[in-house]
Amino acid sequence: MDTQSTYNYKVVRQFSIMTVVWGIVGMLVGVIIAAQLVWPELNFGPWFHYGRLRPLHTNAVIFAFGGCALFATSYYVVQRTCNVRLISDKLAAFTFWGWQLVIVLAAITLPLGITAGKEYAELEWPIDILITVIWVVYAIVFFGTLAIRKVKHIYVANWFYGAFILAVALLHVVNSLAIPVSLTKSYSIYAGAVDAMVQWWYGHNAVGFFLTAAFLGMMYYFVPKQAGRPVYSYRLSVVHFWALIFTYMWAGPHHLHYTALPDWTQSLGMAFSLVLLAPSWGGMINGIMTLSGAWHKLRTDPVLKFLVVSLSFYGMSTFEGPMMSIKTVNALSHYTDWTVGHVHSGALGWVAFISIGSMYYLLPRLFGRDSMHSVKLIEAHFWLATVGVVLYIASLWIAGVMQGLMWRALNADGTLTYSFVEAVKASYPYLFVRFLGGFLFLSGMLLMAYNTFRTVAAGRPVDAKIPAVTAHAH
Ligand code: HEM
Ligand code: HEM
Ligand SMILES: [Cu+2]
Repeated sequence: MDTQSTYNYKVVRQFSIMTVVWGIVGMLVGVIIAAQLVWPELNFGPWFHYGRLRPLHTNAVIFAFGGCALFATSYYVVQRTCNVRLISDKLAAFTFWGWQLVIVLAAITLPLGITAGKEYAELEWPIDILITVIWVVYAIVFFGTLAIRKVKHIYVANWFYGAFILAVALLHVVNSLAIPVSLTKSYSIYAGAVDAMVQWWYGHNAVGFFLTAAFLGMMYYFVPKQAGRPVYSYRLSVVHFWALIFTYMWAGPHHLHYTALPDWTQSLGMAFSLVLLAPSWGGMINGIMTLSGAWHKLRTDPVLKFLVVSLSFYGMSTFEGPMMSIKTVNALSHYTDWTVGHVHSGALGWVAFISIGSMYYLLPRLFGRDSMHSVKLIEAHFWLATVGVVLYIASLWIAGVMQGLMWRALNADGTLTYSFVEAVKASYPYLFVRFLGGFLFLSGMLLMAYNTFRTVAAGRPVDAKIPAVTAHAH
């Protein structure tokens, strides 16, 4: 078939399948490290130790699972909303194979203990350079496709994906600047408090642009599609887009309260974090209100449930975040499991839920089917995931506040009431419940893998035709 008359779904199919695969791998490692915190005897050798598996978990879930979901959906959305095929099949294929290579290199080097030591930027300099090359090619494919679009208007989902691609390029290059001393070892060009500041400017904006802006792009396409309703307010989407990307950039110091960072930067970070509630909720409200007139669909459509519940978790974690950035609240929450709970209310509740919902929308369309093999299994997945994430975050709220209170409890004579190990021992039951929640979440992913396998096996790869009419393309 003449490829110019169809969309390039091949690369979307590849990234979608790998989203499911890496989701399972990354979450399995999550369940393993959750178990290691409950049963320390599960730490084997240096390479299967918690300290090395934890960065493997974060890299696998954020960059492999989340990353593949974003490549898949951004390539799908930019084609569908621009009414043109990707500008280059070869470059798109390069991003797929390149990204998989990065993931494999991460899976090898991190357990070996090869690390730059910066959170969410652990990979050593040769892999960092490879990431930069792939990212530049990704930008060429995405923006190149926008440039040759057949629809005058640029649909809002593309702004979010575009902001994500530009911001991540900037974050990655600036934070990874380092002086190599060997193939597997380098030192950051920054030192002391400046290094910490750059690192958390990066870390916080990785949350803001990788785990938030990009997934808002996903929301702006898949929620209206699955609900069969237009976006609630186009004006709101413009306002909260600019407010969100501007505000996120300044909130990073909330990761460094009460450190050697100048005090005024901490206050600035706190102030911007509080402001950040508004644009975050702007997006959440815009997504949820898109269901006006379609609420009844929630009763029967588990795909829509995934998409809408993701927005409730997005709203929840972006309320919790500003609260935790208040210095006096952070004095309690910092270093405790409350932070880890907050992370997963965003990472599981928001990022994983919206990705799963979007994949259930995409997969049948990519393989010429009307729907997934089993809608009942999607429903079961939804409940396993929901119960899982609620167990995860509720147990860590309790554990976190308990740890914070135990660490600061004082006797009348000013000595500490509890030793550190007493707080650790008191945490075990909650860490077990977190393990259980994670296990349930992972079980849901296994149902998804089976459902995906059956859907793919019964279908065949289909590349949709590009419609001749250009008005109202998406
Ligand atoms: C308005 C939005 C948000 C604000 C103001 C915010 C604020 C915060 C604060 C104050 C911390 C604790 C820092 C510490 O004590 O160490 C934190 C940690 C974190 N948050 Fe958020 N948060 C927001 C939304 C989110 C979302 C939606 C996600 C995930 C999708 C997320 C992911 C994380 C991660 C990964 C960390 C832990 C970083 C680390 O120490 O490794 N946050 N956030
Ligand atoms: C079955 C699902 C999952 C389980 C059981 C799980 C478990 C864990 C555990 C045990 C930790 C270490 C916490 C600690 O240091 O005390 C962790 C950290 C983390 N996980 Fe997960 N996880 C899961 C899914 C995810 C997903 C889907 C994402 C992102 C999209 C994610 C992102 C993170 C991040 C960013 C951290 C570092 C948190 C911090 O530094 O505060 N996790 N996870
Ligand atoms: Cu932050």
